[in-house]
Amino acid sequence: MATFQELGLSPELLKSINNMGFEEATPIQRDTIPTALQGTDLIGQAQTGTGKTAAFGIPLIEKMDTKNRNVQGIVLAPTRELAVQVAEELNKIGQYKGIRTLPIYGGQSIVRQIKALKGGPHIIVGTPGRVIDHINRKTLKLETVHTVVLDEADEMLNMGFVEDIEKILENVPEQRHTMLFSATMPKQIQKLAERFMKDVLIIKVKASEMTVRSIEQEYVEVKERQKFDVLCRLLDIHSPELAIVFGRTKRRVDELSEALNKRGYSAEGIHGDLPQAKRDKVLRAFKNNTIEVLVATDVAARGLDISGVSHVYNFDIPQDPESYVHRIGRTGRAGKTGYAITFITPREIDHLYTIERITKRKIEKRQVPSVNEAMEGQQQMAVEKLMSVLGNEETANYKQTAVELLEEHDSVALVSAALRLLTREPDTTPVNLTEEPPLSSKKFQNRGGQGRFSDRRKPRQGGGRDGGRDPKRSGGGSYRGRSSSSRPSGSREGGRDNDYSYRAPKRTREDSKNR
Ligand SMILES: Nc1ncnc2c1ncn2[C@@H]1O[C@H](COP(=O)(O)OP(=O)(O)OP(=O)(O)O)[C@@H](O)[C@H]1O
Ligand SMILES: [Mg+2]
Repeated sequence: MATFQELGLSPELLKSINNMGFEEATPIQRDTIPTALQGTDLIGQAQTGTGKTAAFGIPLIEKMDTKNRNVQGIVLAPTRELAVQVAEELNKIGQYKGIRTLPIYGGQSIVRQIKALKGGPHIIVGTPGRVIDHINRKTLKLETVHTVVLDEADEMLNMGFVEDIEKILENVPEQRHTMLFSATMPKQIQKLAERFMKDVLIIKVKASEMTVRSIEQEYVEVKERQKFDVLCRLLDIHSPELAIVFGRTKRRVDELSEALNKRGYSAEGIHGDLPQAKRDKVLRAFKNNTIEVLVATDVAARGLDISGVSHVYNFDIPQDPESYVHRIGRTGRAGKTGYAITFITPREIDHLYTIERITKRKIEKRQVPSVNEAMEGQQQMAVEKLMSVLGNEETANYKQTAVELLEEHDSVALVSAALRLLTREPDTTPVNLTEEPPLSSKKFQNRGGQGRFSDRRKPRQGGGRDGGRDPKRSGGGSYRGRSSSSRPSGSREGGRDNDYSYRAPKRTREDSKNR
């Protein structure tokens, strides 16, 4: 561990970092900050939740010239929510130096963004689609940018984004400082990345496993039709503080959140087809603990840092090992513990072995939980509720009644009745859930095929696409038309190459857009 003082930061930054409650630099921060301050191009790779944002954010802010009112730095992120989150963190880091960061992303009023851009932010954090939109409208000029960061770099350089990134980088002077960060960096993507950089230094925080130790990882083998009951039982057993349930498609997410509500859980879904206002509302409610379960597609898999997420449920197996790493990394962050469980249908077991091989970590098998276990879990919760009242709350007004009751009834019978009242008993309300076929590489080839890959060379028609995740283009709607006509409503989100042996996932623009 190193202190931030040892990293040679300015007093303004040390003050902000102190305010943020960071005492020591994390390994990726210790290893990258000094190098980044010298302007060396680098790829930073470290496990999820280990502080990569500040690892690029601190040197980025340190390099900003307060007096210069032009945009000097740009950070690109794959989703709108992540862009907002990164901008928030940069604003905290830059608070005392007076460095202002503006997020720009699709789904938000472009007029408002244009106005905000005129206010002279030093740094922009954007999703690629919206950044290109502003470049095309000439409302964002990047000639004065000297530092570029790609957060979730492997995702950004996937098929769905690479052309956008190329286009954005064409607008930035060649004499620039480029930094790439991610918890995963498949070899092929790394090679591609190096094309955008000069004398690149690769800084990898050494770890025997790709995922952090503090996340307990399990899987459960379960038939497709049993998945939902198993999920409910597990939720009853775990009583998570906050949980994220990942589903494969948008339809899946919609159906799952509805089904969970029917069974009495407070759940909401988030995916790329929802209006931005709804996405914001759901995420806010989740952060405020107004809802306990966030049901999400991979749109929420990367980068999001929400404290209190204690459990991750992969209701559908992720499309590749990278997605697995990022999804489960929404828990167990900043040294906290977490728990992740993956549902595997019998025909998907090989995919699990591949995930284990690539992440170099054994995933323990868990038995299918029984109704009794769920019942016990809920009873335990009831006991905890009772005990917390017993220890902390005034009960004097209830004593007289209690004495009278005890005179007439058996004490065990009385407590049992009280517990029954407090216990949420397993609910079997019928729900509607369309069955999802098992994940197989063959099927992907049949469904996708060459046609979709060849689409990616088509020139952009009008702006408005937001970071490859936004189905609502403000111009050139052909993209959407093609997408909705060629794919069923339950089409896979972010459908990568489903063959797990394939390390550098190929993805079409259309695929990434569909989360
Ligand atoms: N030096 C530090 N000391 C304490 N907490 C820190 C430190 N650096 C970062 N954090 C906190 O750790 C959490 C995770 O950080 P961050 O989101 O940057 O992780 P990440 O490595 O980018 O993860 P991911 O790969 O999921 O994007 C955040 O809440 C952040 O505020
Ligand atoms: Mg991050």
